[in-house]
Amino acid sequence: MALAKHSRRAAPRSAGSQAPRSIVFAARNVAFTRRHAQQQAVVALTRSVDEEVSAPRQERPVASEPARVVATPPPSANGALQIPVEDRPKTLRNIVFVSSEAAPWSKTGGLGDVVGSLPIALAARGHRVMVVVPRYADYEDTHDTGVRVTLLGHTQVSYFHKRAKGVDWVFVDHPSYKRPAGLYADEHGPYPDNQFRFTALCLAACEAPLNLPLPRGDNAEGQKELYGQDITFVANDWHGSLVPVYLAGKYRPHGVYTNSRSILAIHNLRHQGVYPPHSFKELGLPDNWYGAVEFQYPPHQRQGSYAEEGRSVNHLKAGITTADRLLTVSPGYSGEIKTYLGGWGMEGLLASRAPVLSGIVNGIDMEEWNPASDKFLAANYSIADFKAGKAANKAALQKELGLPVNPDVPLLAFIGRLDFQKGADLLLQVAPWMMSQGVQLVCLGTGTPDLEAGLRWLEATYPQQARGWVGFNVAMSHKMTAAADILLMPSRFEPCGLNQLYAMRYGTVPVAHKTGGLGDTVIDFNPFTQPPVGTGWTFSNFDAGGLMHATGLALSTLRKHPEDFQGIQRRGMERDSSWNCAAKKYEDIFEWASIDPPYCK
Ligand SMILES: Nc1ncnc2c1ncn2[C@@H]1O[C@H](COP(=O)(O)OP(=O)(O)O[C@H]2O[C@H](CO)[C@@H](O)[C@H](O)[C@H]2O)[C@@H](O)[C@H]1O
Repeated sequence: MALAKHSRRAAPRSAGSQAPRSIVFAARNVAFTRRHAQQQAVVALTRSVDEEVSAPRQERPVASEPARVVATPPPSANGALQIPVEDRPKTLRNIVFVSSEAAPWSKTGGLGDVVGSLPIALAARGHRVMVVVPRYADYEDTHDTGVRVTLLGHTQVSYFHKRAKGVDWVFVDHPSYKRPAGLYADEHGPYPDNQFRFTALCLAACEAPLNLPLPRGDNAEGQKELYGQDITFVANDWHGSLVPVYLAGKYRPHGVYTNSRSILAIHNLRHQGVYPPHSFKELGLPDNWYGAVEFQYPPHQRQGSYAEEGRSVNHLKAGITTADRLLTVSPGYSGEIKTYLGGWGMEGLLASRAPVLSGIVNGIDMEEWNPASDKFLAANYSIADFKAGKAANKAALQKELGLPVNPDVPLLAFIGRLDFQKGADLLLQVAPWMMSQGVQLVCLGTGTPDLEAGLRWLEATYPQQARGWVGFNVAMSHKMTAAADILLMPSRFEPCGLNQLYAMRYGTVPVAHKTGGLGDTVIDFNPFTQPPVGTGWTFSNFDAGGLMHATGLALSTLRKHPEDFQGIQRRGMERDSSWNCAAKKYEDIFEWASIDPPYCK
């Protein structure tokens, strides 16, 4: 593993002993079945890692061989994907996703992409799937279900609904969700009521299957049915982390949801939802559940006004200690978060739950990210004609951004949040060297003021070679992905990463730090095998030398061995990144969760 040692926010240490007694009993009772599940998990993890590594070896990217076209199931008239009945799972489930984002309605990053597409893939496989997200705006085509529920004894929420692509999209309405600025913060920082907003989301999600009659199938006039109590919840990140706690502490003691299971999907461990200990009384949990949500920071990490003893209410920690199974978005990241360097203080807890911790690489929306039909591109193309198609997009982007239009200049791109995680600071450090190599560099992102200023500096200093677009622009991200020869992803850590998957689908070669999902998905080019293998280049040392070395290899291959470079592009385009592939692995996790009794009874 190659993780850069990072400076930490206050980061907690193990608090396993604080788990409620019921957890300990449950843990003993299920020891056998969990061992069984662990064996399954090991097999599955080995399989998924092997698949990642061996895929390019099985392919034969010889120029004369016809290209393998990744089969995306054609959508039906209503936009839902169709999976043949014989390929569907034997056990069909009622699945409820709980998330703070779902594209296209709300998205600040990859979480929105994932929750906007994985449920569709699961619905296509026959499951009944609901996604519960906040109603941040008056979304078109959604209707008020008329259902009102009172939470915490004082807060009324209502539910809006839209059926699309086989999924029930449910928007929780409360005045606190609609804000003129961002989803989570404005220019003054995170909203002070974020804890309340996402606590209410979790409670509303627990109430939805019990109170919200929804039509089965696409006929809005058809018979309406509740989802009921036999639910597999997929809680995403800290915003959904209280779902497993409520199931165990609030519902099961009253005989509700006794047969439900919860999966906590961790997309980014860095954000944990940390609040003062006195906020516990606002969560509506019985007093004896305080231990499940408290996290006590070690002395050297205590900071802030409520941290004299290092005590805090930590939502993600609460989910980690109570969910039936834990999931991260790549096998590599599932290993890293059990270590000091990648655990952000949760490593002890996560290691203690290693038997139920798995990693599944994200898929991508193969419709939205399809160079053959992408509406943002100057020219559509496929694997059969990618050379000409990419050249046309490159010329169009160079023209649009006011760069010299030259097909022979390597075009490098960076797309992502400008923050500590994505390594834009390393990119800026190496930028002068890159410029000396005679390349063009285009960057797109928003984030911290210093890094945004860095992009402006880059453009001002190298007006003939560099562009730094400060902003969030989906169209531009598609254009850059299609136009670039090389996509740079110098992330310090990366739970999965989607941009490298988009890049490969568009015949753009990733150069990435070998961390988390980047290490799992970008296979290093090796010209010495017959036939050559690899879909890009990675570097293990997170420093300027590492990035320069990998970029240098990519540039010299592009310039001196164009046929090898095209082989790399072709292998990337052939990679099956469809959600159907990942959805099957999610079904395994659901199955293992259902074999074991609830972790917290
Ligand atoms: N300025 C901009 N303009 C337009 N589009 C922009 C943009 N900046 C970012 N994006 C888009 O936002 C998405 C970001 O995807 P990432 O995988 O990098 O996610 P992120 O780090 O937010 O999420 C976390 O969750 C995801 C999903 O699990 C993990 O892949 C990831 O590793 C983890 O950190 C991509 O679709 C990207 O194109």
